[in-house]
Amino acid sequence: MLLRRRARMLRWLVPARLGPVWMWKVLLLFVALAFAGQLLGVIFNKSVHPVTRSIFSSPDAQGPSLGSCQPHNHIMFLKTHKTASSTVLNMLYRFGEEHDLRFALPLGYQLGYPLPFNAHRVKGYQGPNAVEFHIMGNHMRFYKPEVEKVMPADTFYFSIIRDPVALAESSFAYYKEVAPAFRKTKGLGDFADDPMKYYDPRLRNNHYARNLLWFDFGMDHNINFSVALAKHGVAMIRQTFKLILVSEYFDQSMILLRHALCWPLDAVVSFSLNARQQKPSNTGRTSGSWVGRAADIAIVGNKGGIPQFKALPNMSLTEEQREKLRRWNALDWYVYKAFNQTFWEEVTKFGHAKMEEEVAILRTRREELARVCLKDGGKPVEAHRIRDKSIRPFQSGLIKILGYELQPGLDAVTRAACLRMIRPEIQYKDLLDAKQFPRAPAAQAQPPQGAPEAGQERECWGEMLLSERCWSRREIGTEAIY
Ligand SMILES: Nc1ncnc2c1ncn2[C@@H]1O[C@H](COP(=O)(O)OS(=O)(=O)O)[C@@H](OP(=O)(O)O)[C@H]1O
Repeated sequence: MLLRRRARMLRWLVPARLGPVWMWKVLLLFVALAFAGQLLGVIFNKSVHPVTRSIFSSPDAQGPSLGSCQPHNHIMFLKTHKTASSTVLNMLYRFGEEHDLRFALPLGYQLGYPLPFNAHRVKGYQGPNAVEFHIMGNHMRFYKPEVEKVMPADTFYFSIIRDPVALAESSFAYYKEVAPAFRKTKGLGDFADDPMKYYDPRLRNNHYARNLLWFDFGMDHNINFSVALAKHGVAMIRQTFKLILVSEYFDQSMILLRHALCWPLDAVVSFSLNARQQKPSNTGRTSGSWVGRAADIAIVGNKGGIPQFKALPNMSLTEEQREKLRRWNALDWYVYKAFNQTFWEEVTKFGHAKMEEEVAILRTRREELARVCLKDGGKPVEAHRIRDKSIRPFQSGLIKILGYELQPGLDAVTRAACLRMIRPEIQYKDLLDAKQFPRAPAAQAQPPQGAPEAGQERECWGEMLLSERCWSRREIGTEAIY
């Protein structure tokens, strides 16, 4: 009786206070539709969302005005070894990919290195001027007459150098097992004390141990030093290369490069690639490394479930040993000093105040992109910690080469742009190769066939002595012995 009276009261109340029933039905229908929309959004991920504005399309991506210049798109970058050149190449890859430019890619992974460059090492090369190539930037030993067969006459040539002591440290860590002169030593200090004890100029891969810059620029790195000779080498480089960047001043280098190429700011914003995990040296310096400390030993294998250890090479150097390394690499040291001076003359021409301002903008932008793109604020991580195997960097020797992890949950446009910035060189080359030569399928964005995964690479060293990359054994047979 009481219930019936309450129900009657409710029937009277609802239409009067909360509106007619049809209105409730319409409202319910809307709620159901909205819910279904959300559900579909989750199922199909971002595809049903309207495309969100990516950070890469914000006005900050352009950077300070460049005036009325036209972007360069015929570019040759001499990728010198252990100078931050992979970070630079990544920018070229990104710019070329975004603008549909054609790369002069190697048949394998390097343009015939360490042999002097030959045009036939370029995939798709069909004779002088037969194909328009826009960008060339993989490792090569420079040889101008052959490069000119591939690249158009209005090509902008540039390269990058690094302090020979820092370069020697990086080269020693990376090529310890590859260069016979390094292999025999206990540590870099030991090598610096008496290089001639270990160095035989006739042995393959020993160029990594002496005047590596001079060698990459195509000159004889074993020739006795004289000022006249060094001056001549510098003049030769100047004749061709319109800009020589300096690794120690990477950000200032990027500003000069951006203005020389007339590129937007984002094109020269990068995350450092190919960094090595290392211990600070006993001078208290860390060779320009910002990464964490490595253990003194590395796990090199596993026998019957027992991990096998090997001591990491001793990298510490006294000031005296640093000086000895400068003398040992006297040609490189001369080149470094000469182009360091030229670099700062260029900065003066550009304007120091303007440079400071633009460097600050570049750094802010890099921090912003790191926050958006990278996990843990952009801290580089060891390869085996990177879940996505396709973006693990190649490992060399006992030291660890670090990479990055992407921030989860990025929208598709942002994710693709972030991924470009951290994709390692080898994988990026494969991707571009597959795009440029669609009928010859290459493993897209994955280590090439036969390439070791991070951690397995040491198995290769025994059999790989023709060139530096383990999987360049693919090239064995086509590449003459150096
Ligand atoms: N942005 C930036 N600024 C300064 N230094 C940088 C930068 N990016 C990479 N690096 C350092 O460059 C070293 C790797 O050089 P490469 O990429 O030329 O090496 S390689 O020849 O392609 O193997 C390697 O040096 P080491 O860590 O001393 O070995 C990198 O840490």
